[in-house]
Amino acid sequence: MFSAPQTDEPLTLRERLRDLRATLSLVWHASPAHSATYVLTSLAGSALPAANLYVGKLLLDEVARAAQGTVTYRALLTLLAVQVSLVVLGNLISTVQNAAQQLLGDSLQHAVSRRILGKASTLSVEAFENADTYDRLQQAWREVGSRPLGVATQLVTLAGAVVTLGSVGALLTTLGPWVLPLVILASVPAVIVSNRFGVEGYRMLRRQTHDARVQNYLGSLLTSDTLVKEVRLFGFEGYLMDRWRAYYLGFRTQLVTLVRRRSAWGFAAGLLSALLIGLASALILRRAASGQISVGDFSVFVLGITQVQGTVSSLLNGFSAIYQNLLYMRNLFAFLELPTRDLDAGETWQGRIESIEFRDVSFRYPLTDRDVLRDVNFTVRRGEALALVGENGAGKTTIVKLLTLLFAPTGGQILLNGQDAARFSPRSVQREMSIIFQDFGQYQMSARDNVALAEVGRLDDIGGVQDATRQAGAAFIESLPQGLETPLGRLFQGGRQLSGGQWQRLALARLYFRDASVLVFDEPTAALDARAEFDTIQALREQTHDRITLLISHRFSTVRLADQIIVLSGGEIVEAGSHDALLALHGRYATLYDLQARGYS
Ligand SMILES: Nc1ncnc2c1ncn2[C@@H]1O[C@H](COP(=O)(O)OP(=O)(O)OP(=O)(O)O)[C@@H](O)[C@H]1O
Repeated sequence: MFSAPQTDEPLTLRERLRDLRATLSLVWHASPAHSATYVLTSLAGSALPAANLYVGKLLLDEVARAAQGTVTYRALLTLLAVQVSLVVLGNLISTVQNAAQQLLGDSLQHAVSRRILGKASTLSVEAFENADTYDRLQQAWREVGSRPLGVATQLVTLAGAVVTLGSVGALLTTLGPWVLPLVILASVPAVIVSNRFGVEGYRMLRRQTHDARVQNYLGSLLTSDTLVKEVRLFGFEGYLMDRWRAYYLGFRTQLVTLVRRRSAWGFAAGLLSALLIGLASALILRRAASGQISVGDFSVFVLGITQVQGTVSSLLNGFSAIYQNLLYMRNLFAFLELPTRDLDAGETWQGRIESIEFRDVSFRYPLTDRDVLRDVNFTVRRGEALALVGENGAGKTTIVKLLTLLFAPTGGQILLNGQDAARFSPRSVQREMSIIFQDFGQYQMSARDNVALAEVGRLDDIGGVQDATRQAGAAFIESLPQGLETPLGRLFQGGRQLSGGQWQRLALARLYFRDASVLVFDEPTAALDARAEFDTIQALREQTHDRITLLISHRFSTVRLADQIIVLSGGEIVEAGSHDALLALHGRYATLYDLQARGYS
């Protein structure tokens, strides 16, 4: 039922480096000042552990010598002062570093979100109907807050770890050449295990993306305010819960397998590491027993082990974290690199649209193998109303998508005033069109916004909004507590919920608000009562005398008002003509009309 999730091909080193460069450039451009502060404070902070170890060692050795009476109190105090200064410096550095990281993270999240939203707003309607693109968009959007900053901080941590390891390692090397290699070796197994399972965990999540989206959707059905009535009445909560849980159980099985394997390997790695540290300690103690190292030296060894282990692990984990974050970034870049349809490409359409002609138009949705429209021919001129009728799935809405240039035909031509529509920029043509879709938007904004969104350049045109609401029979809006400024919908506090019919009238007002030469009504009266339908159609007739009107409706009382009626079946035109001519044909239209007329009587 659902398409397969994205495949995860491994990245080549070149691709990874390219993505790394692109990520760093993204981070840097998000906030150069905070990036620089973060890098400098991180590197400075990385040198502090070695300095602390060294001063601690000096202090311990001096204390030991003091026991023999060769050191003054003053000398000890001086060392203490140095140690305290290091602590204060460390605090200062980490305070600045944290602040810089937080602000950088915020700027970065904003910058990446803007790019994702910017991209999403240039993607074609087609792209949104593709499950793969939609998965990518969702994933990019979900992880925008953590991943890009993750790459940057991990990279800086990596550089810092090199500084720490170099400086602490130099101190440890003074205790014997084998100390550092043994301690480093002891840190490696645990890190390898954690890296390997980190990548596996990421792959698991990625494989689950698609199913997780389905699971989320099922959950959203149970928590939706608009669907609760239907869900309660039909009582399919249990079914939804079962399906939701089935997905969870699938994920759970995969997680259990992963956790079991990771735990077993983790335990083995810990054991190996303890053995190696034990060996290093025994060797140091042998030197201590023969009086070759001081108390201070021993403290460097004991504290140094923890430092080196922590650093090696953050070094190796850093690589794997960067790798994982880069997998995400690839996903983000792949989304940002998706081809977009430049809605402004082509000649700019000027003036009114006087005629629209479909010439042998065929259409097939991307990634499908069936033409949903075949050889569709019709012409409609200014002042005429064309109605499309046909059973569900006949292709009516698809014709609207083509006519409004949301999609391009896969065969044939659409001519506007006799010129090929493909020559013109879709946006410039769309400016001459206004539409009410079957699934029109119910924007959880003010009533005024709901109308004026049709032409955002005229958001303040209160008179225009009032005219449009009156034409659409939506004048009830003005009697709401805050008039046109009343917030609508129940998503946000203080919002006023409207009925289905009221929302539809508002959508009609939106259609009228735009001064367009083509008006498209896709099931405009579905949610309206008979009286409202009559008023709407009256208004429509007044409104449309000098425009092109396209009307999709299952109500013949509406359809019969059109000058030309096209009957579609299975993507083809089977009958066309005026209401009277089609009745006289005694064909499919006449049959459907009779059927509905009988239903009404
Ligand atoms: N995005 C899509 N991808 C693939 N096929 C689609 C898509 N949208 C619609 N279709 C298919 O195209 C055909 C025509 O659909 P269309 O929405 O144009 O029908 P319609 O006549 O408007 O139906 P209704 O009266 O139910 O609104 C249907 O078979 C439908 O399954």
